[in-house]
Amino acid sequence: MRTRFRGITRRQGLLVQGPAGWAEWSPFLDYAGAELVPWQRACQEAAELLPPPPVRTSVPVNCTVPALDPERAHALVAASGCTTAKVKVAERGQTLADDLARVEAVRDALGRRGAVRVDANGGWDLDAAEQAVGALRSLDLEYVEQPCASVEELAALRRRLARRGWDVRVAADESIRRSGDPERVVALEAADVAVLKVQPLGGVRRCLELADRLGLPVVVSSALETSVGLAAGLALAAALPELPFACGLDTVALLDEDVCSRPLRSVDGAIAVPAAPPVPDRLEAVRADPATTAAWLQRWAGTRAAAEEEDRDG
Ligand SMILES: O=C(O)CCC(=O)C1=CC=C[C@@H](O)[C@@H]1C(=O)O
Ligand SMILES: [Mg+2]
Repeated sequence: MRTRFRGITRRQGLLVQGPAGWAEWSPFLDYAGAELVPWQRACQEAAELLPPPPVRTSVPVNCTVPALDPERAHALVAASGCTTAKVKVAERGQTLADDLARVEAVRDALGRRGAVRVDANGGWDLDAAEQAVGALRSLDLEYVEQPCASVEELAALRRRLARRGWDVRVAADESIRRSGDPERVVALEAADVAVLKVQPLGGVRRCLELADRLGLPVVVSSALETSVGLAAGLALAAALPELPFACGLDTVALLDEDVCSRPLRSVDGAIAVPAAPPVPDRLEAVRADPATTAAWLQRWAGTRAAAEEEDRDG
């Protein structure tokens, strides 16, 4: 990683070649057991099946701003070419004043017409979230992503914001990809926007079905993949019937290296949907050491066994 993000400084993953092309399996190292199964199903789908038909040829994207100091955040956004920025907030060890300074810098870099969203990764409790939205809303937020950890808290926050007459949308990310029951977000009226990530949700087709069931506006976001994995996110964004917001797919920018010599990066705030799955022509440059490779192959085999067990049990 160029900058520490999600506590990660080094991104690892496994690439698989199948009849439809190359596919990526890159669950974060803090995922284990049954939680790895959808990531593997997504990888197998991409290796075996070509993406569903696209309805657009390019996907508008946001730039992603880690919990940087204001100067670096400003420079990153100014250099990105994007008119939407997603800013990490509620980082452990930082204060609301740090968040405010960073979001102010981002707003300054984008100008009044740009869109700014923030992502707290569930880092606030209900009162802290209300206080933060109160402080940040004058900077005109497009939405606040996963302000609190639980679906109940998201729902309660939405009610509080409505009572105050604060017009800030709530987006659900972890409540959809890690809760095991994405539809509770709709049942409890906990979000205005659904963030969908292809790997943790089991593949492009499963995400299309989920988007249909949820009936909320969808933002497709990456799981910090290489260009190979990112192609699946782009395929989902390209196939959704409606795409009202920019997607969080310009994340190859966060990586120091990619497996492809022609990375899937944005130009003027959008990424062109590739006509064919990307081919990793830089594998030798980024190959892991033998011990890391062996650990990943073992992880893959263990997950296969867990998936087969799931299939047997229906
Ligand atoms: O949405 C984006 O702009 C980029 C992707 C992104 O922020 C994330 C990717 C993977 C893990 C997460 O911690 C993080 C997120 O919470 O959305
Ligand atoms: Mg998020």
